[in-house]
Amino acid sequence: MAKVAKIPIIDIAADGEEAQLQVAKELVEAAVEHGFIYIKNTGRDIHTEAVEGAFNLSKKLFNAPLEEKQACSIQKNNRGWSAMHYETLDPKNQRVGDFKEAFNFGEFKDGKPQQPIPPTIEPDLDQIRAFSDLCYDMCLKINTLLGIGLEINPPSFFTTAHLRENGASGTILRLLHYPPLTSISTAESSDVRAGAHSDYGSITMLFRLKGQAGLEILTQDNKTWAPVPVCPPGTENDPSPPILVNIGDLLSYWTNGLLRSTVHRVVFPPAGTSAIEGETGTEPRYSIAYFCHPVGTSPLTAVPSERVKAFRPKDASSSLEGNPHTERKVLTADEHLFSR
Ligand SMILES: O=C(O)CCC(=O)C(=O)O
Ligand SMILES: [Fe+2]
Repeated sequence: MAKVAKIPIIDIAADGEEAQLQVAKELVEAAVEHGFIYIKNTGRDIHTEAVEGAFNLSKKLFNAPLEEKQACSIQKNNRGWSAMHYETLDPKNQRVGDFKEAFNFGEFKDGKPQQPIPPTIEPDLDQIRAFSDLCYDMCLKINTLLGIGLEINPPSFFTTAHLRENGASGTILRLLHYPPLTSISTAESSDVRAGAHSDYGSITMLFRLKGQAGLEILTQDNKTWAPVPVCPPGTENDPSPPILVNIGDLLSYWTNGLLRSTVHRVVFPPAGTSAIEGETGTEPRYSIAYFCHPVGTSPLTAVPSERVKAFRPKDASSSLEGNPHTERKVLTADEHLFSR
C-alpha cells in the first residue's frame, strides 16, 4: 500500500510578531522541502460556512442543464466551463483526457464577472465573489508570510505584486467535479481524473471534502506517488479540513527554484482497498482550487533575499543552473504564464 505524503501542517492564525515569525519560518521550510503545506482551517480565515456554501454551489452548477454550461465553454482567457475529457494534463501518459469537468471564474471587476455565467447560478454571484475575496485575502497573507520567512526586504515584496488595485491577473477560482469510478465502465489503469502536472501560478489553495480520496504527489526521493489525505492526523476535529497550499511554477521560477513546485495528479483510488482510512473513490468527487497569480504586468525581478540569492539548484541539468538572477531577462508574470 502506498505511503501517504509527508506534508507539514501549519496554523497561520498566530497573533503577535514573534509567533508570526515562527510561522513564517515553518511555512518557508515546508515550501522549500515539500512544495505542499496543510494550512490548518480553524475557521478564522475562511469559515466553515463559506467553504460548505462554495461546495453546494459547485454541485448546483455542475447539475445545471448541459446547454447552460456549454454556452459558457472555456475561452482563450482560461475562463468558463471545460467538459469531461476536455483537458489532458499529462498527454504523454494518458489514453483519454482527464475524467473531470471544471468551471473557471476569472477576476470580477466592479463586483461583476467578466465572462458568461450559467443562469442557474446567476443568483449566487455575490457568494462566489465573497468566497474568492476570502481566498484572495488568504493568498496575500501567505505571500506576506513567505516574504517574512525568506527575510525579503521589504517583506511585502510578493504581496505588492499580487495587489488587485495594481492591475488584472491570471488568478482563477476553479470548481472541479470528478465522476465516481462506478459510473465509468471503460476506465483503464492509465485513466486518471487529472493527469500529472504542476500548477502555473504563484500559489494554489485547494479545498477538498472529507472522505474523498484521489490526490497524489510525486515524492522527490524515490519518485513514487504518495496519496495526500484530506484530514491528516491532528486535524480530524477541526471545523473544516485543512486548506492545502502548494507552490506553483511561477513562484518557483521567481525564487530560482528555492521554493518547490511539486508534480501532482488525481487518480481513481483502487477499488476495494483504501490507502487512507475513511477515504474512498465511490462517490463523485468535488474540489475547489484557487490559483493565485501576480498582477500580469509585475516584473519578476530578482527577489531581494539573501537566501534566494545564495541558492543553487541541485539539479545540474536545470536551466536555472548557476544563479541566473544577474543574467536572465526579467519576465513579467503574464509573459511567464503565456510561455506555458
Ligand atoms: O482536485 C484536486 O484535488 C487537485 C486539482 C488540481 O491539481 C488542479 O486543478 O490543478
Ligand atoms: Fe494542480
